[in-house]
Amino acid sequence: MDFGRKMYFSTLDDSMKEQGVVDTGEPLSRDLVSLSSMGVGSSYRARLEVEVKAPASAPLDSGPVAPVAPVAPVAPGAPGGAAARNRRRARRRAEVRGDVEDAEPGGCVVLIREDCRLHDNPALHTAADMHDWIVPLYVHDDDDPSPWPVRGAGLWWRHESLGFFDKSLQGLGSRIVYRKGKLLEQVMDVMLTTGAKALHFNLQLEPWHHQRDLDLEAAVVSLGLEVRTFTAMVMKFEPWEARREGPPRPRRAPLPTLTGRLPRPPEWPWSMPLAALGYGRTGGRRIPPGFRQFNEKRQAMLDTGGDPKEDDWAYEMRSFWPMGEHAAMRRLEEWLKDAAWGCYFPPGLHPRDEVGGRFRADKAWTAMLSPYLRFGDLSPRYVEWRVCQVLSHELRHLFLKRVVWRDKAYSQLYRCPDSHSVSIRPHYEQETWAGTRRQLRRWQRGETGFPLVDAAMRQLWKVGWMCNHLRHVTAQFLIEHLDLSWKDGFAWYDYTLVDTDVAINAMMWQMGGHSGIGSWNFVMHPIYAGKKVDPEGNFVRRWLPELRHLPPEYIHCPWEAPAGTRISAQVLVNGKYWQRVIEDLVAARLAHQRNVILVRKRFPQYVDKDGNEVIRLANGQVLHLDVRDDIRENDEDNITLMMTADDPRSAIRRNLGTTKGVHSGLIYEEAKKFEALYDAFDARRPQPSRTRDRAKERATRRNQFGELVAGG
Ligand SMILES: Cc1cc2nc3c(=O)[nH]c(=O)nc-3n(C[C@H](O)[C@H](O)[C@H](O)COP(=O)(O)OP(=O)(O)OC[C@H]3O[C@@H](n4cnc5c(N)ncnc54)[C@H](O)[C@@H]3O)c2cc1C
Repeated sequence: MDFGRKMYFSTLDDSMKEQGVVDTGEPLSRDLVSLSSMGVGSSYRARLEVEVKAPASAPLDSGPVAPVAPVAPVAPGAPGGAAARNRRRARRRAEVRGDVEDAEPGGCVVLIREDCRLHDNPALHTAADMHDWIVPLYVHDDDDPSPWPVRGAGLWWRHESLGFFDKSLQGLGSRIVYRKGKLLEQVMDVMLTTGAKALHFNLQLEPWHHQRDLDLEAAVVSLGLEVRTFTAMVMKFEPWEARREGPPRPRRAPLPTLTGRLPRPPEWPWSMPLAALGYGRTGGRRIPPGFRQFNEKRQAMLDTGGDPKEDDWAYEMRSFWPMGEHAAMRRLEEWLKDAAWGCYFPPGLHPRDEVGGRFRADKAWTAMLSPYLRFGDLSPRYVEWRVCQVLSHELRHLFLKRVVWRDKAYSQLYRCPDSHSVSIRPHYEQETWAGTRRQLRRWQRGETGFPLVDAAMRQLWKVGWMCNHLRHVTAQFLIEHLDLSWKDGFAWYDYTLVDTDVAINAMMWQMGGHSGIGSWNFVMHPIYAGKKVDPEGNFVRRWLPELRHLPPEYIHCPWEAPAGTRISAQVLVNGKYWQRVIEDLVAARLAHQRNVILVRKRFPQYVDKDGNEVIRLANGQVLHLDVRDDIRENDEDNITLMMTADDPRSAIRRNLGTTKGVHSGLIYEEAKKFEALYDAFDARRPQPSRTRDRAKERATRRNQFGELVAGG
């Protein structure tokens, strides 16, 4: 497939304008002003220092920049093509003439991080266009400042990603140089040994990595070398650019796939082999012994230099995921076809109608692009571009709204850098959790006795991924039913997801744990959700083969099956399949909710008059945050269980009654229980919250200090 020819009509020039590589004429302190107004200025002061120190020829991407010589437009599909070649030749001639000014560009080191791709890679494109030769460099940073450095499944993905990208570069006559050590030292070493004059990289978005980038820039610039940084990881905005108001962001054209030959350095610097980084080993390195996948035998075998293939944790991941940039683009094209047919969002359905499309667990109807986006095999801007070319307005809006959540997650982490380990609503740090370690282990291993939860958790373990809906189901099962902290879930996901991303993971788990900027206004029920997203039980059969002979009406509640059915299906609950970790779901939820309400009562300063919550950020900004409908009342004796996404009164829920057998009885009975609770709840409320005019409410809200506050 020729993506370059068909899909692009941007020039490198356009893109560079958007990247801020040409002079925008804006004042130097823009970045700093906006950061300090967000209360994070002090730790990022390095940005201004770098800008002040930088010579006029060293513009930086996210800050305003000094003018550089205009870059000639490059024909689509041929970046670094004829124009760049001519310019390089001209420079070489200038060098021979001794005209040093013209010969300035020299060689360039391009840092490879989460951008393992030839398409839409501004750091690499610009280097190919501007410099005589390029050294792509990957450094494993021994001093990685991240509190959650990539490990487990994510590390395996990174290994594969790098390997595939290396092969693509070799196809263009280049390669990756691998190093291990302190980032700054290794970059300096490569720059000085090769004599490179410039360093290019695409910016990372986590606050700690951003700070490391600023330090690196400062150090390189202080040696009189040039640094250029670029925006490549986000679809719309980088964390430091995020604003609540302002004109809508224009769509930015992705850069075309690099073709032709990439100029090689006169001599390649020393490189270790990729395998020596150890990312590809899947024997459980660095896994706490309490974790399920810690396998002493496997670890011992690896420690003694054994062959990891012998007992390969990533075996199923390897066969499940096609890897690399081309595979990512193919997956995007496949999904676009499905989505255009209506698989993602079936025609005639309301976007919130959770009966089909992207909510189905037994179909591959979501994009399944998250790990490719996470490790940069695929550019979010490229995804946006293709989606806008192919899908109708309604479909594209629905999908891109999801992709832009990535950008939002990074900007949330930027503003709340502790949110991976500390509740954003501070009082929830004092919540007591009744769940046990044993229950946690059963959840991690997919042994809760609730087939949908177990199948999802085993899918996660085996292939490192599950769809968004099931992430909600399993997360809420942990928090709402097992009464275990969101932090336990976060840690497990962080290790086992191939798309592991501190920013998104923290944002989502905090939402589930009631303590985030946002909060989920629904509770998933492990059996109802199963009937809805896996009506025939195919998903459960795929990942829980011990239940494969059960008929569909019992597949989501095997304990209800008559003894004869269980014997013929070879399912022995509490023998071959697990007995439920808890039996009374309603009681479990009540217990959890009491703990939540207890915290709210202990810390009334965070609870507003209307039952929502209000927090003050370090910069003095007051945030008024929504609380889930059923908790807002703060009434311990009359807790109601609002299950908005699994509302027993919904038409979908009613349709479950068409299922034959004892199962339908169970569903019906349970639905009735919730309905009675609902009715009691509604009777006490003047107005159902879901029909309230939230915009109007927000406009007149006051916090506990009596101040008028804006929405959260
Ligand atoms: C508890 C929990 C933890 C999660 N942890 C992660 C994580 O570590 N890494 C991760 O990439 N996603 C995470 N997600 C978000 C989401 O579940 C995945 O991005 C999604 O399932 C990926 O599948 P897809 O590509 O088929 O998504 P689609 O639904 O097809 O969406 C397309 C793309 O949009 C982005 N996206 C979708 N939903 C979200 C979201 N809620 N937040 C941010 N971006 C989103 C992803 O990049 C995704 O690839 C988490 C969700 C929950 C509920």
